[in-house]
Amino acid sequence: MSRIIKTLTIAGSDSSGGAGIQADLKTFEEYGTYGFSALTTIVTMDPDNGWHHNVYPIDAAIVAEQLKTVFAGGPMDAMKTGMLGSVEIVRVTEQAIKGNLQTNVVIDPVMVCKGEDEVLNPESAQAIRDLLLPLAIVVTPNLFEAGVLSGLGKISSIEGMKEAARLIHGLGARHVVVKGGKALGGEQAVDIFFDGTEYTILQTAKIEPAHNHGAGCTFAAAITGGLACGLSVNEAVAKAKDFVSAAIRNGYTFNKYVGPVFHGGYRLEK
Ligand SMILES: Nc1ncnc2c1ncn2[C@@H]1O[C@H](COP(=O)(O)OP(=O)(O)O)[C@@H](O)[C@H]1O
Ligand SMILES: Cc1ncc(COP(=O)(O)O)c(C=O)c1O
Repeated sequence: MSRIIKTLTIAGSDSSGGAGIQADLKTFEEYGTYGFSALTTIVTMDPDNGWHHNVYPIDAAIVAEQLKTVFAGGPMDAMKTGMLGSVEIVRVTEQAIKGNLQTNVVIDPVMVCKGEDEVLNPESAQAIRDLLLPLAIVVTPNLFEAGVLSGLGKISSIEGMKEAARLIHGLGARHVVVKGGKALGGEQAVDIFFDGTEYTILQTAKIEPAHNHGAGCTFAAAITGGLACGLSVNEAVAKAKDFVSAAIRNGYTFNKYVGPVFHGGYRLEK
């Protein structure tokens, strides 16, 4: 057997299976890599209360213990972060990345769940900006997160996305993908990729119905899988866009509140 390719997610649990650590591990598997995980939060969604999300962060010391286990065999080929849940967990994540000389770090700066419109925890958003962006080979904010990280607030145009990407690059991330997704009006699902010099527009026709619960996590996990397999950043991002589009096309209606992606969609379409 050829060498095992190791990927890691530091993220929350979405018991409904579409997003979070579940999305990441399924995506890592689709890329033929061996997934590791450190759980940061547990998220539940309440069908008796309009699918309201409750977020339960895990003690940061337990996250640190999980990371000690994870890195006991050396660094990963690539890793990502998702929902981190508290400033202490952001710090533990920063220390694990630095202490283990981990490269190929993809930061998905999760601040909101789809359908919920408040920043989960403003202090952790600031900690992600200050402590994790400087370690990122790629950061993947959605429109809302790009507004918070860049300080621009509400973004509603391609020009605004480009400006945010430039500002976020200035915070230390080596490459930035600002995801327009369904939050940007129009017929196309447009993302802006910025490498510090050039902007590349990644776009596909918007898929309807938009079974996109977990799309952001899946996209970042696919970039991570691509990097772990030796793709360049440009190649990994382009393939991830195809991967997530296929995942949305093959998504399904779980209940009246949510339609998750299917992480195996890319394989089905091949
Ligand atoms: N309805 C859709 N059709 C096609 N692509 C979509 C759709 N919704 C989201 N995407 C794409 O899925 C990826 C994740 O974006 P988004 O859903 O905005 O992220 P997040 O889950 O972090 O809010 C992006 O590449 C985005 O353009
Ligand atoms: C644990 C967890 N991480 C991340 C997310 C964000 O999901 P998405 O990829 O749809 O933005 C969610 C949303 O429910 C979640 O529960």
